[in-house]
Amino acid sequence: MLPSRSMLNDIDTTTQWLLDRTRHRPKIAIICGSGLGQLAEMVEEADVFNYKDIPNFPVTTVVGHKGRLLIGILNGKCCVCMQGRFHSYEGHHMYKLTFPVRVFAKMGIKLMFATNACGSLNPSYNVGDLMIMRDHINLPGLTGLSPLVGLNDERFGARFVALSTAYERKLKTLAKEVAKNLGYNFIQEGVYMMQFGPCFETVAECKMARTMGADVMGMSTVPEVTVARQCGIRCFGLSLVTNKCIIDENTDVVANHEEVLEIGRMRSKDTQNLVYAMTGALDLEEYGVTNNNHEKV
Ligand SMILES: O=P(O)(O)O[C@@H]1C[C@H](O)[C@@H](CO)O1
Ligand SMILES: Nc1nc2[nH]cnc2c(=O)[nH]1
Repeated sequence: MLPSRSMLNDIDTTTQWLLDRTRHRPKIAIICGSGLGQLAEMVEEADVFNYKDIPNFPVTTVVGHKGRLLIGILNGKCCVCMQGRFHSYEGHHMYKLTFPVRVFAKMGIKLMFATNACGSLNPSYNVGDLMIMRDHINLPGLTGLSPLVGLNDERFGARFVALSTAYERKLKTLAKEVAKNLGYNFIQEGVYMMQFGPCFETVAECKMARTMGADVMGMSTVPEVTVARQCGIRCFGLSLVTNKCIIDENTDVVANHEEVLEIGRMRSKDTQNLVYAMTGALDLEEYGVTNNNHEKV
């Protein structure tokens, strides 16, 4: 289903519904990937909304994605945090699964941190590594599945969106500095390839992805970043390597979601600490936030 004019109007309805129910005025959005939802528990003074209660919001169906929106304070900065995201393989149209990002844009969000779980293709990566997303390859997008297909509402941005600057350079640098200060020796920087899912890759697909320049494979983040960039939101992507993609036809080892969640739990604290420290270190004025009030005036 392509977006209609009335679906675009839903964005205004949902934004107003949320703003009427929270005193906070967030400038940063955080999206928690599979097994990484604990990050949301760090948000203080939070107003909490179940997705099922928010008008026009989709609902999550994947284990490890709680389905709550929290609006509050993270290390001194006002944030909105999605404790659980939507995936195209759940049956959501790309437009619908990125609906929250457009709502965030209307709320005044300037920065978005998207986290995800992924499988690694790069042989030098280890399970438990955190990869700063240098860039992405949008496999569904290259084959015609983009959240920007259909009616374009110029209120959100241009018809043709440049993605060569999808991931903000300053945020990648900040992440590396913060990780160094935290003493992390499990940081990588690389390219994330999104495939539609829900199947994990075949051996041949992994080999193709590696040849194409991907370091890791995942099933999310790219649609959200695409929409965020159209709306002028600066993006940071963080991938947790939860498993190695299988590049050997002669092994019986297979990828599975339980392992993804388990590694997510294992690296939960480290991921939280990185995002928490980055948020605290951000100078929001650099991102066009002149009024850093947390609350509505
Ligand atoms: O929401 P993310 O991208 O973290 O979820 C990954 C991709 C699949 O949804 C799931 C596979 O285990 O984890
Ligand atoms: N596509 C994909 N997504 C993942 N999410 C967590 N692990 C994987 C994986 O191996 N492949």
